[in-house]
Amino acid sequence: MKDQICYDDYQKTASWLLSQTQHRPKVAIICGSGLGMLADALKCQDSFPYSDIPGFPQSTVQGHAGRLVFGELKGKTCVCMQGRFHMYEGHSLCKTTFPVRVFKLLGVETLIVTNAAGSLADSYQVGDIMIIKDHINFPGLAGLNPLNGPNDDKFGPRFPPMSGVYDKDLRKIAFDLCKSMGVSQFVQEGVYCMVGGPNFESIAEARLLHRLGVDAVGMSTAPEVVVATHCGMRVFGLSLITNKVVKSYNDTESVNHEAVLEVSKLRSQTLQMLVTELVSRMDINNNTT
Ligand SMILES: O=P(O)(O)O[C@H]1O[C@H](CO)[C@@H](O)[C@H]1O
Ligand code: HPA
Repeated sequence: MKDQICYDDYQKTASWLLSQTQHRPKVAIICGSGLGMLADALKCQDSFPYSDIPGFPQSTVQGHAGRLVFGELKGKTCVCMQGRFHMYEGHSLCKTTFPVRVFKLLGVETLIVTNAAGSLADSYQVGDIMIIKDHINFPGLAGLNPLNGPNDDKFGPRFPPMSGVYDKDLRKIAFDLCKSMGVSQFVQEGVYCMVGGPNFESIAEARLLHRLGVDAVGMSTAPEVVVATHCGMRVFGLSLITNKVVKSYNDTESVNHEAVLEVSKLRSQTLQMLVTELVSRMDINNNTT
């Protein structure tokens, strides 16, 4: 896939998908590492391996199946990415966010992002679910932004605001749902920070992030949210805390991807229920043709 992607490229992929499925999703869900089971709750599925979808990049990371699944969650039509693309895989940022603009052209209005993340906040525990309140896009601050290059006005403005992008109403609904599900004791709300990866943080880097007020760190999500916000989508995000980031030189533990995937499994059912109930409460005009 070439690096410069133009409107026609997104349109071609969207048209192909529309010709292959009757589903017309209003909600898109991006599954984080080990969280692909979120798609299992979809009814009346049509699914497409990324390798079959014209123009789609390919997943290369363990725990990211590489499949696009259309279906219904409690009668609401959704499309779910079982596997996302990361900058460290060697994709350009406009490739990692390619699906988001395709979703826009499919008619998606709300993007739900999920990820596995390490915690910096002292009060967080492994297995906590963090409702994302805001993000720090470290690569973005350093000039690595998926919106770099000529702006396409068909998608959005040259200088999009990024304040208040994680929808307040959806966050409130999610909190209330967690209470009624009896899981609020392990639900947090906080700031996610994207770093480039693929290495996990050094202790000095972890301490820096902690001092900056970061609650959870990962290697994804922010570029997808930037592109979704640019094209006017509503955004909701969840981080599953899969590990505590090592911040002390006395700490002998270290993190690895297998441990991240293990913890993802632990909370998979709760996350699936939360996302399903959240979607069912969304104010969506469902056109099914
Ligand atoms: O952000 P997701 O895709 O959930 O994956 C997270 O898990 C991987 C590290 O274990 C990294 O890719 C990190 O970003
Ligand atoms: O500790 C982490 N750091 C960065 N990315 C991650 N993804 C899961 N855990 C982590």
